[in-house]
Amino acid sequence: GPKKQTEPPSIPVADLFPSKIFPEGERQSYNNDQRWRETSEEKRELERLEFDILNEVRQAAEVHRQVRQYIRTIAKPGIGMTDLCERLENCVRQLISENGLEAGIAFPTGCSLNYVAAHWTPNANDTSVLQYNDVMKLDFGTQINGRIIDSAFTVAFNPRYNPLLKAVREATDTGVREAGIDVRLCDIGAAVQEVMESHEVELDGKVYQVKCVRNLNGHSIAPYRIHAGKSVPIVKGGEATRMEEGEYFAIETFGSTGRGYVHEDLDTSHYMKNFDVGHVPLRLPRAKALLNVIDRNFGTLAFCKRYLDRLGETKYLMALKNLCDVGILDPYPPLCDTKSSYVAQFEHTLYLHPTRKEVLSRGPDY
Ligand SMILES: COc1ccc(Cn2nnc3c2[C@](C)(O)CC[C@@H]3OC(=O)NC(C)C)cc1
Ligand SMILES: [Co+2]
Repeated sequence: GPKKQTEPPSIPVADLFPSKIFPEGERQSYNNDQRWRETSEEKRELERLEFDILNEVRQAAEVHRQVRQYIRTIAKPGIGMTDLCERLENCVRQLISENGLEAGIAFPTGCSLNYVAAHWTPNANDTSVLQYNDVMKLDFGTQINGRIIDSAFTVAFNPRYNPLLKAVREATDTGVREAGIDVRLCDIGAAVQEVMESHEVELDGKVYQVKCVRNLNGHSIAPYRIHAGKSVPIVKGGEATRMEEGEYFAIETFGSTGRGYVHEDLDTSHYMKNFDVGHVPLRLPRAKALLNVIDRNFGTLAFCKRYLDRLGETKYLMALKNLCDVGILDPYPPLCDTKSSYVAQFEHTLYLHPTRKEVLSRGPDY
C-alpha cells in the first residue's frame, strides 16, 4: 500500500504509490440530461482510453494536496513572503520529481494579500512579511507533461474574516457543482453570484455584502496552456458558450468587500509567452538570449522574475520589456480592488470525463 510522507514532506509522490496508480479526485455525476453517460458503453470505453493521461494529472493533484497541507503549517504571521514562496516551490519541485518541462511548477506562486486579488508574487529584494490581519490567496500550480492543476485557497488568521472565506468557499463549490457537459458558462456565473451575494461580513463595525469580482473568471486549461480560451464568469450576464466533454476547467471565484472590480497596479512579477505567437526575428542579442532561456525553462508556462533570478539571469529588464513590446511575452500585473478592501479566493481544477465529472484538486482541506 501507499507509504507515509515525512513531515516536512520530502518523498516524491511517485515513491509513495508503488503501484504508480494515483488517487482519483472527487467524483460528481452530471445533471439529469447528461446522466445517461454514466452507463453508456461507448462513453465508458472512451474513459478507459484516457486513463494514462488522467493518472498523470492525479499525480500532479496529489502533489498539490501534500504541498498545501505542509504550507498551511508554516504560513503564519511573521514569515517572509519570499521565504514562504521558496519553501512552497522547493516542496513542489521535490514531490513532483521536477524534470524540466515534463514535470514541475506550472506558474508562479500567487500569494496576493488583502485588496490584491491575483498575480502577485514577491520580486527580488522584497522584504514583506505576512501579518496577523492579512487575507492571503495561495494560488499555485503543478504540472506533469503540461497537464496543469491550478488550485487556490485563502489563509487568514483573524477570525473576523471567516464569513468572507465561507462565502467564497461556498461560491466556488457552487461553480464546481454547476459545471458539466453542455452547461452554459453564463449559467455558472449566475449561480455563483447568487450564493456569493447571500453572504455578508462585518469589519470594523461596518457590514459588507460580499461581492463577486466581476472581471475575474475561471478558465479552461489545455496542455502547457493555463488559459485555453474559455472564461468561466462569476457573475450573471456572461456568454452562452457551453462546456464540452474532455475539457479541463479551473473554477475559481473571488469575493470582495471592495468594488468587486480589479484593475492592474503595483510592480509586475508574472509573465507568459503568448501561446499563439510563432517565431519572431529578434535583433537585440540580449532579448534573443533571454527568449532562449524562457523557451528552454518555461516554454508557454507562466513564470516570474524570481524564476529568472534563480537561473542566474541578470540585467534582463530591458530584454524583458523588449519581448513584451514585440508581443512575444505578455506581462500580467497584480489585479487589485480598492486599497482598503479584502478579497478571498478558492479554486479547483476539474475534468469533464465522458461519463462524469472529477474534481481533481479536491482534498480533505477544501
Ligand atoms: C502569467 O501567470 C498566470 C498565472 C495564472 C493564470 C490563470 N488565470 N487566468 N486568468 C486569471 C488567472 C488566475 C491567476 O488564476 C486568476 C485571475 C485571472 O482571472 C481573470 O479573469 N483575469 C482577467 C483579468 C483576464 C494566468 C496567468
Ligand atoms: Co489559479
